[in-house]
Amino acid sequence: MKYVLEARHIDKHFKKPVDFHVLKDISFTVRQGEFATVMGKSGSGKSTLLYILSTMDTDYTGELYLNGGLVTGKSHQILSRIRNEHIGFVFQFHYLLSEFSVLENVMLPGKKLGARTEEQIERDAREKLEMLNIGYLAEKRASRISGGEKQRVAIARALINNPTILMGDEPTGNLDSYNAENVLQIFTRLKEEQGLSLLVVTHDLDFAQRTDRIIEMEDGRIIKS
Ligand SMILES: Nc1ncnc2c1ncn2[C@@H]1O[C@H](COP(=O)(O)OP(=O)(O)OP(=O)(O)O)[C@@H](O)[C@H]1O
Repeated sequence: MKYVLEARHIDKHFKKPVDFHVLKDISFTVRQGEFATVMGKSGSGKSTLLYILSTMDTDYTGELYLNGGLVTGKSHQILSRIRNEHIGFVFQFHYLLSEFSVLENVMLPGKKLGARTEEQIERDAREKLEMLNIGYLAEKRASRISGGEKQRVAIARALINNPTILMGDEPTGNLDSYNAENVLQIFTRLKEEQGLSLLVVTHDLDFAQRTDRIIEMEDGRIIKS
């Protein structure tokens, strides 16, 4: 069985202003092609966990494996490369650079990876936009498109380096029901057609119920998965 992500006994304390045990012995796996959601009350530790799983926070105990390789303890430089190569990230807010075109926004993480020529990255970026039915937006300025379109552009940007796992922190939290449905359908298609793995934090039960699996958190623990 190939695990794209494996968390083993992840534990974390926030030490200031007082000691707070935010994550307690978190262990779970995500298989290739699996679409999993993380749910739980506000403050249960979902974002803190996702921050660790996406390798951005290194202040924890336990082990994290991505694509079978141990990630815990690696240098910031190596983690940055692992993130660029393996993880796509979609947030509640799109974080597009408003003065840049849609195409330039999607190309940026490709340039950071440095594995393809600029022409290849542009071709790939246009292909991702086409795949999400927004090829016609390529030359538009990111500030001039709608909220739903921005989130689809953010998804295209997250896919530009062909990640093995797409992580989302409330990716539909800022969208109306039409655009939220659209994002869910895109994620489902990416899983079915490309075998992409997805791990998405959401408050939306309807959304979560239409994925493969709900990982439920309470008070820093996984209580159901
Ligand atoms: N830097 C920090 N220092 C101390 N406590 C923190 C810090 N960041 C978060 N916390 C606390 O850790 C707990 C978990 O926060 P986290 O953001 O992971 O929860 P969440 O489940 O994602 O919540 P929400 O659904 O509201 O986004 C909360 O009680 C929060 O107040």
